[in-house]
Amino acid sequence: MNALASTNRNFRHAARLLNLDSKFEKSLLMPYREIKFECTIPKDDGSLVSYVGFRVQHDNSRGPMKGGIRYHPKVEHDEVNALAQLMTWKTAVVNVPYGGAKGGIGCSPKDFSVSELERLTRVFTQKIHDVIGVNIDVPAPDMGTNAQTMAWISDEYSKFHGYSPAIVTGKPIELGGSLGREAATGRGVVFATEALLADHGKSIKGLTFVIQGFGNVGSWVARLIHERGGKIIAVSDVTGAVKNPNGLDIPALLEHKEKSGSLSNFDDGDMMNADELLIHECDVLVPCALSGVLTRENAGDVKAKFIIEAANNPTDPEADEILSKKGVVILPDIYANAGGVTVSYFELVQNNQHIMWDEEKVNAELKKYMAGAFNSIKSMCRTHECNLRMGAFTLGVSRVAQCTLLRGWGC
Ligand SMILES: NC(=O)C1=CN([C@@H]2O[C@H](COP(=O)(O)OP(=O)(O)OC[C@H]3O[C@@H](n4cnc5c(N)ncnc54)[C@H](O)[C@@H]3O)[C@@H](O)[C@H]2O)C=CC1
Ligand SMILES: O=C(O)CCC(=O)C(=O)O
Repeated sequence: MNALASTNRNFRHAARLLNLDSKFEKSLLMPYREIKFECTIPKDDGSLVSYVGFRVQHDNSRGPMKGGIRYHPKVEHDEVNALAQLMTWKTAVVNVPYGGAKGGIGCSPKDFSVSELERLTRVFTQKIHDVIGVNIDVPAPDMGTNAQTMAWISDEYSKFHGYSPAIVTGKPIELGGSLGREAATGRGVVFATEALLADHGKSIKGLTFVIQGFGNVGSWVARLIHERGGKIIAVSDVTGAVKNPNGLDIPALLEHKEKSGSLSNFDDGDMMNADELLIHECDVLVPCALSGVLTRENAGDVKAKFIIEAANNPTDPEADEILSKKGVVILPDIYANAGGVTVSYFELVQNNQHIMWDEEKVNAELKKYMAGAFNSIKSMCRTHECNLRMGAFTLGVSRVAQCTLLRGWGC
């Protein structure tokens, strides 16, 4: 199912549980502003290439809009809209004072040199500089972008508006980034997993995990689960998938990936068919890559007992239904991966106060936010007799609805 149709469906289900008026429901769903533009740059050989860029600002009732910038060939209008909307509910679930936005360019970053990537990012920034701002919309990294991308955005934006490090989060530490932001999404996923497992009388130690995606989020999830004694028996990325029934040596796999750029030819594991990864026998499945990977075609074959949605929107609603009927417990994206935006908020707090927290404080605060949100979601589950996804959606949507009404925007 299309990402936007799937996100809208979840929102509407939550709106029904909350008994929202239908006109009000429609206005909460409608994005605040969508922009689509062309980004043209000269390649290193002098030839011109053009890509389509997007920034969708979904909602600002709870504060400036917030969300990542994605560079990926699949970036298109509906997906960016869906991701922007998910940011609105996510910031509300963890109760940070921000709204929701998302942006990106439909391109393949691995096909560019560093200087081409810099030119593309600067052109992208020129196209959005007049609609973002520290009190309007603050971008951050997502798939295919990183701290360096944020440094270029901040530098280009500063040419128009004066030195503005707080125009982005997830920037390099040297330029005002927060300690712990790079690991924050993965660390938040692990705190969320611990909260869920504790609720089921279990812990990470001794359970088997399968992880799809080994980039920023996936590699941090793997590292932290490994440190806690979880057994990671299969991992994949765009280069392939590797398994070891006795548990992969994650530090060695990280080193191998760093050196070779690929998961292939890892001595301590066997390559496997990447399509089979999601249906591999395990206790906990953690998708950390693309949207829409769990579908009605593969959901029936999933063997995991828990799914932790570290990626945004990895589960189609049809798959959600099939998995729920099988008794699989799904920890939804708008909670599970909210550690990144939570530490982005901490980064802005530090920027505003011109101070730097130590990493211990960042991680301890993150743990508090993730634990608090889990308890609030469970409370919504009890009130509305619903699963964790609807617990998170009703929590996020009700907080946004309340601020919308308080600000006098209700219809
Ligand atoms: N970076 C952040 O702070 C946050 C990221 N997320 C979400 O987490 C997910 C991953 O993001 P990042 O780790 O930042 O991106 P990344 O670009 O650092 O890594 C993406 C990973 O996915 C892999 N991948 C791509 N296509 C694949 C495929 N077909 N099969 C298996 N693996 C594939 C890549 O090889 C790479 O390992 C995305 O859904 C993103 O929206 C969510 C919240 C915050
Ligand atoms: O850190 C942020 O502002 C946003 C991170 C993000 O894009 C996400 O949570 O999906």
